[in-house]
Amino acid sequence: IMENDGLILPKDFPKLKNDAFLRACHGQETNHVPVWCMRQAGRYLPEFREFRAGKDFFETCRSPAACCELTLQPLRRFPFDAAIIFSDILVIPQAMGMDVQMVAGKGPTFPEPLKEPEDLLLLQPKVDVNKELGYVFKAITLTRHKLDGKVPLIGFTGAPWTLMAYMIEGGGSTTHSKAKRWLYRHPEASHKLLKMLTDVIVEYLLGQVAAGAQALQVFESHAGCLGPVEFQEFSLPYLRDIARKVKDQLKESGQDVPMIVFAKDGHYGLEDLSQSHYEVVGLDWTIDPRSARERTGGKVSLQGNMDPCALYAPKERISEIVKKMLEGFGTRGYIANLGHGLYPDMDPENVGAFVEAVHTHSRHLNLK
Ligand SMILES: Cc1c2[nH]c(c1CCC(=O)O)Cc1[nH]c(c(CCC(=O)O)c1C)Cc1[nH]c(c(CCC(=O)O)c1C)Cc1[nH]c(c(CCC(=O)O)c1C)C2
Repeated sequence: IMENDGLILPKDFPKLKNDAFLRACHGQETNHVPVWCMRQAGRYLPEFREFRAGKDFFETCRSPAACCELTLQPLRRFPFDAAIIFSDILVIPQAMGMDVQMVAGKGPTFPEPLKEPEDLLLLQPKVDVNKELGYVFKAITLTRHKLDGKVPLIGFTGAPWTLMAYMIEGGGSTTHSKAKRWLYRHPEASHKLLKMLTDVIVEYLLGQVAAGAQALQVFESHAGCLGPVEFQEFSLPYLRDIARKVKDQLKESGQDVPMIVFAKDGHYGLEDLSQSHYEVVGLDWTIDPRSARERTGGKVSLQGNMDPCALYAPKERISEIVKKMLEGFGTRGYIANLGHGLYPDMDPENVGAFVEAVHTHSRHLNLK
């Protein structure tokens, strides 16, 4: 590892040994279907709970060594084909000047959420991502070295609408009515905020790639509370902008980093998402694999989409569900995952059974 003044530099990374995930992103052939899980670094792992015990969540996010350790934990247990950097989507509102705290039993909380359009003036208009989010970049660089080329490292961000929703709701919500009120009552201010977020997100993703991220996932976790019309106006254009701008910049430096868009419960937008400059479209479990393939016309790779709750089933049943899923998606241009993140009460053994089922069944299907 190159060290300079205690800094670990984003160069001379170890050679990648398992490129199945990156090949699948590009629709290329692989021996087995690659698999990873959203929230694979999380509370379902006893070692995660032990490491996080007594530490503030966002303090942990600001420690590159802690993020590196938490990212690597699941890979010591399971042969996942990709790692995702431990962080959170809410580091962006923090970088824009908002206070966000992780409240035990409640989740992320903004003591002073945005209430009216004039509150936009309280946000940092120009964010220096190296200064405000440099700790994420350092975590990525360190983790890329420590991964030792085992699997690729995924960087990520929240999408503009999802971040806007948190900034106005002040935390999780079932209706998102405060944030949606802005869309109907303050459309101009909504676009202003979405544009501000897009600008920061583009710089943030480029910084992650410069630091060593080998793929990028954009989480539009709150697509489901929009309808097709609002999605077209307030989510899709910004998702497209992000991919286009990041790719244009990367092309200039000759880099090719696959991008994944995951719009949870956004099935109404599947055709559009498959034509929005992302190599991969992530799917939740409400979409049938075959119809997802038909609707995206082979234009993109697909990622997903087992119901996380299927991990409560016995191992033999998990294996059957995985087999059906693989037969539905096919083994080419496909990355197995859950339709959303793992829950804290899930049994790590069943996560292992899921990973093994993907590898075993896909190798078998590829030999047919
Ligand atoms: C493990 C974890 C994280 N965030 C939170 C936790 C649980 C709290 C803890 O450990 O103390 C709080 C944490 N952070 C957030 C929530 C959801 C709050 C809510 O809406 O109710 C919670 C409980 C916000 C958040 N944060 C994230 C999303 C998008 C994905 C999704 O849709 O779930 C969202 C919506 C992204 C995220 N968050 C995290 C990762 C790490 C990498 C991995 O997946 O292993 C990632 C990718 C890490």
